[in-house]
Amino acid sequence: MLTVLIRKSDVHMLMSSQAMDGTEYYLIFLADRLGLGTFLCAIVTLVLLILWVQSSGKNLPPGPRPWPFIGNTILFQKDPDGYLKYTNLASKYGNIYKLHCGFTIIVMINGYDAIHEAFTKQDDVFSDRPQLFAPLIGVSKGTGITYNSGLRWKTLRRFTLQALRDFGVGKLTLEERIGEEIEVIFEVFSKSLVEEGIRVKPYLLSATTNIICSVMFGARFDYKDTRFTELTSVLEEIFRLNAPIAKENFFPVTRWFPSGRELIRRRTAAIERVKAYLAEAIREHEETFDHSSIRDFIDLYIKAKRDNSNPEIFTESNMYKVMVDLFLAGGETTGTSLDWALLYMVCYPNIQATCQREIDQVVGSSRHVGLSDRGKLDYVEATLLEIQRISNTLTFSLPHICNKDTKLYGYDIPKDAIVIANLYSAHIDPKYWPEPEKFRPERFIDENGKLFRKDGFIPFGDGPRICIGEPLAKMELFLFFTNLIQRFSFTSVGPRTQISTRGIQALTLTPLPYKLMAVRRS
Ligand code: HEM
Repeated sequence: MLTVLIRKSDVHMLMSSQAMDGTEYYLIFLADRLGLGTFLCAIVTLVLLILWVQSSGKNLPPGPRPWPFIGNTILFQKDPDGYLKYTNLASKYGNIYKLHCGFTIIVMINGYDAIHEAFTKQDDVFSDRPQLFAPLIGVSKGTGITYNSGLRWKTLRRFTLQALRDFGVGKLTLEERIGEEIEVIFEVFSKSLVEEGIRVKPYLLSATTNIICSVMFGARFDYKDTRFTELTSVLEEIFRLNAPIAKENFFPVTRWFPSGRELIRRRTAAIERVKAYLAEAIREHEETFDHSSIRDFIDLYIKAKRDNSNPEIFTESNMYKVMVDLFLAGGETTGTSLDWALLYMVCYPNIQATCQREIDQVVGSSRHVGLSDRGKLDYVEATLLEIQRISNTLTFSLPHICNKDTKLYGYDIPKDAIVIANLYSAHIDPKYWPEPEKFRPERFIDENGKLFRKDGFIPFGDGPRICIGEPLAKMELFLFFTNLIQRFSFTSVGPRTQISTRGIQALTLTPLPYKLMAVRRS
């Protein structure tokens, strides 16, 4: 410890900052006359000092050199090729590398083995979520599933998993609910003028969001219903403003900048609109609740609340947040995955034809494909897995946080470092996927022609934070995909060579907007 005695009248300003290990550093500005240059030098010195103390005596992962104060923030700017940029850094620094964002260390984990080591083998250390500023604007901290940790997260996660498994419970089974949406898409295709082509993504997004509505409210909406269009547009706004690596998360001062204030204003307003919307549905359910006839997710939650087994967890604010979590995580991801699936069929007509042949042989054309056909359509299922592997709707996991100092592959990972898995890197890992850039469903077929599940395949994440919607998403992908290609063949509007399978990085990785022709099969 260094002690310096200074006259109080000489102190002009006192700045303090806290490093990740909790140590507080004080910077004392001694005189008015020192000027801006000295002020900036002092800030740079403080930052370098903190970075030096953070890394001294530790074997932190390597990474690009951080700039004073801003660290590697420049790398985090919006970039449609962002996932390639982060993957290229792994070629340079290795599968585990670090970036700095202000005083926060972000550890990027690449390749299946390293991701599995952290998220599954060391799950007790790497399964919590950071309390980031932007994704929590307008909601209470420590609510819901996605940005929650500890007992509340575990209880709500278990409850929701069970609830998703239970549907079933209401008037219609989940399969029937999905069937209703497929019928709507059939109608859209049937009415569209084949030669002009159709952009399917908006319909797919409406369909997948509507399925969440069915699970939540026990009711679906017409796609043009203004209550539904209002809900989807406000959810889209919240989804866009979630921003796990927004500067406002790491540089509190930027929350006062016009852009920060605008983020807060828009996100708060959007959350308020969703809450008002959900409040109406919850009120109606409370009034008509019948213990012996559980209709949907809201009813199940009301039941858990009234049973009073866990009053501090089954609260109103958790109810809103879990519902928002499911809407945000479940609509866009599944809709985008389906958009990728149809795009790949347009680009690979031979594979589409092989899938159709299998469906024709196993199911025929006189009835729809159902869940009971799963397990009999190996090539179709392999195609769906390969679409997920190669398209990577979610290129990264959500942010995790390291809850104590630990070691990963010999590197020191400090407590409170944010940890993100590069899922895309796992799916191009040549150890698991020879010629990973090639679209080849046969990878998932064994020598007996049977489907087999391979290690290294983690589109839904890995470990205790694995997506809770995985079974629902897989059911939707299977039913939509099989029923659509059973009825229609999908081709490009112009020359096929002009269609690209390159993804654009936003929160999900999405195809460039494209139109397809849906030709009815006889
Ligand atoms: C093809 C569609 C989907 C994909 C690719 C996908 C993928 C993922 C991934 C990669 C994560 C993050 C895992 C991590 O942070 O380590 C996640 C989390 C999550 N997903 Fe999904 N998901 C999909 C559909 C769904 C659906 C349909 C729902 C709900 C109905 C859902 C609900 C959630 C929730 C609540 C979380 C947070 C889990 C937690 O923090 O414990 N997802 N998903």
